[in-house]
Amino acid sequence: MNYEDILYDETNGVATITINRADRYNAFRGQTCMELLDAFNRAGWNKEIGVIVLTGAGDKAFCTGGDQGAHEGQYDGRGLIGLPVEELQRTIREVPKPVIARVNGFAIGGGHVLHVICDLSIASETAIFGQVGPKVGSVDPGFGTAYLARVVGEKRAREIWYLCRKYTAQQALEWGLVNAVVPPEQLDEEVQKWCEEILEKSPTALSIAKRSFNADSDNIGGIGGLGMQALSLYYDTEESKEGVKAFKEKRKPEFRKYYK
Ligand SMILES: CC(C)(COP(=O)(O)OP(=O)(O)OC[C@H]1O[C@@H](n2cnc3c(N)ncnc32)[C@H](O)[C@@H]1OP(=O)(O)O)[C@@H](O)C(=O)NCCC(=O)NCCSC(=O)c1cc(O)c2ccccc2c1O
Repeated sequence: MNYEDILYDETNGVATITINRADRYNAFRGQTCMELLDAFNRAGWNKEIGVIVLTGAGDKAFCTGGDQGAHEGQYDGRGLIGLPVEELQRTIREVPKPVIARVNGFAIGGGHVLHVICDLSIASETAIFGQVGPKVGSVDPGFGTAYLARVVGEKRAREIWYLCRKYTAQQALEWGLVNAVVPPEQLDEEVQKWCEEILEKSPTALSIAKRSFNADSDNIGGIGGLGMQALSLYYDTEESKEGVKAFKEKRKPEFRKYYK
């Protein structure tokens, strides 16, 4: 597959997948998700690769979720909601090797979910974290909500989703949402260090450990699939479309007008 929206690199056992849409704050459209799926499968099942790094191009954003310019209601690609996000999240969990999120800027919305489901997250001091779904007429009905609660606890996960605030890298570290925070100029060195430590370990033991961690939360995937059906119906409502419209028009949404 030729990549248009991502970059793919393999160096010394490390596969680096970069969302290359810096002008869109590395937001994903259908095409981006398809390419990410291809890249994760390519790296995930290649025995020469011991660890996968997911990141975003530039220094502004890791990923800001669904591209709000690519939809009004449903998105433009494959899958229930026009984005194979569900499949992508499942694939990141299923590839039998550690995936590290190199969080170099905003990790927002579906982009925040991506870092949450990665095995490890290493962030720049300048990174900003948060969910925006209820502010823009969306929600992640699977791993983005239920699994987040496993990571930071129910109260904090509910705060993150209900209030849609932004959190600093330091706050994320205190909440156990990331593994390490370093100055931006040390981010690559730190990620490399973690990769090298992982590469020294038994790949089979790591793969069993990953599957074993996953086993405890895999049921969330099933619930998420069900929720995705509801999300698909929600995207067709005026209430949801108001969120996208308001974001594009840079104004506050008026959701309650449509909640009858
Ligand atoms: C990321 C921000 C917090 C940055 O705010 P700031 O004030 O610094 O900058 P701007 O808001 O002016 O943004 C700069 C520039 O980037 C464009 N941009 C940013 N994000 C996106 C985006 N996601 N899509 C398209 N474009 C984006 C913005 O328009 C500006 O461009 P200009 O040309 O005007 O300069 C802030 O931008 C922000 O909060 N962004 C919102 C992000 C957002 O709405 N994300 C989508 C959430 S929904 C989602 O991700 C999602 C969708 C699904 O369908 C799912 C389905 C199933 C599971 C999960 C799903 C999911 O999570």
